[in-house]
Amino acid sequence: MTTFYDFGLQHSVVRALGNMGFEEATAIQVQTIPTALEGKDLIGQAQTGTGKTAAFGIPLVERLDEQSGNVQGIVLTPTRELAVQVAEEINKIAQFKNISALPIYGGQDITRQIKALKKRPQIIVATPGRFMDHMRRRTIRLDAIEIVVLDEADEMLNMGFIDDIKEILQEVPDQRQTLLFSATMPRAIQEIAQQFMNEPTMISVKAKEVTVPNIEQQYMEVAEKQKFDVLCRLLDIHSPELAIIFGRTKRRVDELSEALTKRGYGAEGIHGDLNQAKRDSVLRKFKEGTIEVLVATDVAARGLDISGVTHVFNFDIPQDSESYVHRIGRTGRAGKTGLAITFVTPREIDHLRLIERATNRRMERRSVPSMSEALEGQQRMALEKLLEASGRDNLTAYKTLAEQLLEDVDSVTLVSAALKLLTKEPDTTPIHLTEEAPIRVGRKKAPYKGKGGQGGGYGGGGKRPFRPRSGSGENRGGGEYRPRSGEFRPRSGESRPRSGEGSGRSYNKQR
Ligand SMILES: Nc1ncnc2c1ncn2[C@@H]1O[C@H](COP(=O)(O)OP(=O)(O)OP(=O)(O)O)[C@@H](O)[C@H]1O
Ligand SMILES: [Mg+2]
Repeated sequence: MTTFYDFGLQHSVVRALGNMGFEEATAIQVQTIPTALEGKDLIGQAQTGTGKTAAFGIPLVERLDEQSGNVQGIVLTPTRELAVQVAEEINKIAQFKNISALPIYGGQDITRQIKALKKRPQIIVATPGRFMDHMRRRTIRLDAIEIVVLDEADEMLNMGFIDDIKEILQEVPDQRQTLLFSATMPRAIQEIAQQFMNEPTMISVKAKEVTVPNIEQQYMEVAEKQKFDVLCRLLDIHSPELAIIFGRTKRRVDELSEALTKRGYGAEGIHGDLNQAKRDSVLRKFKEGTIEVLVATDVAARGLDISGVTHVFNFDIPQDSESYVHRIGRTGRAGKTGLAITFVTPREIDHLRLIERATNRRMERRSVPSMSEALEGQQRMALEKLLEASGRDNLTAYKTLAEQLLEDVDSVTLVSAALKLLTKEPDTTPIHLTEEAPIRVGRKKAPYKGKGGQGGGYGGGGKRPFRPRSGSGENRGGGEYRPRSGEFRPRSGESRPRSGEGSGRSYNKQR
């Protein structure tokens, strides 16, 4: 067991980690923190939910100079929500130091950001596009930057941020330290590593499987038309504390969240076409438990750390194994257990096998639950509620009433009636969802045309050029939608919020 004292960290940092409830360092932290503290470049790969954020957050906070108000560290993340989350975690680690991290992302008022920058945060956590905006406006000074972190680097490449990242890395001082982290490392990362990193140490936590063992993985063969009823039954049976349901497209997410609401579930959707205020409010409600179901595109697949997510449902099978790994990794984090259930239509079975092969783990086949199982699940919930209330609540005010009732009706009938009232019986309100075409192995997709029909592409604009991807060795369908590969270069001083930033752009993902 390695404690945080063993790294020789400042007392203020160890104390903060203690406050956060971190007692032992995780495997990736044990392996990367000493190297990072020496100022060396490194590539860190470890499974989802195993503490990669602190693996770079701790060295950042430890090494940066609190006496100076210059920006000394930057962290780039693929999505806005992740930027906010990472900045929060770094600020927790820095709670007893005079160091602060500021999240900066597209869709947020730039003048507000400029104001916040004037408070001189030492660390900026940003999505690449917005960081570029500030770089060009010279509202962020780069000359004191000592550490650059690329979190979810592979995803930033998938999303077409490669040119932005290259440009950022070219502009920051050569003497910096570069750290790169993700749960998955496709080959394209090597190019970045070779070009922009200084003899990086490759640290990959040895694990037979890419996924953590504490996520139970199941799949169900379900016809497209039956998916929704099956999903509702599963929600009734499992009564998840919090569940994330991944759908393939934005349209899918909209339709699904609406349909779930119609059937009485507390659900909302999140995807890249929603404005930032909406994205923020949906995520906040989910974290607070105001809604228990988050319906999402892959925009929520990466890095998000929400405690209480007990279930992940792949309503539509993910496009590739990386997406699968990250999606199901939203549960089973920090040693907790979780259940991931993937729906597969009969024609997609081969695709599921490919994912299994890539992750080196079989999903357990489960049969589709029946309506009566769903009812039983809800009855069990009602029973639990009743039992809990009888043990916890002060019932004095009800006892006289109960005694009076029991004079007329027998106790079994009464309790049965109470249970019936408490049971949310399976709802069969008719629902129509637009069908999604199955994913077929070996099929090349037509290039993305940027129409909104499939849920829209980049910020709804859809005018950006399609370029084939260049041999990354990844199975993403042979092409990639690249939003800003040079064609959009605002003059310095020009203000243009990129509404679609961080919203996902692989044409075949269309989040
Ligand atoms: N040493 C530790 N002890 C206890 N909890 C920890 C420790 N390190 C990190 N955590 C917690 O574990 C959770 C997952 O960490 P984190 O989000 O950094 O995972 P990750 O490896 O980046 O996952 P992903 O690949 O999904 O981004 C967080 O809630 C974090 O606060
Ligand atoms: Mg992470």
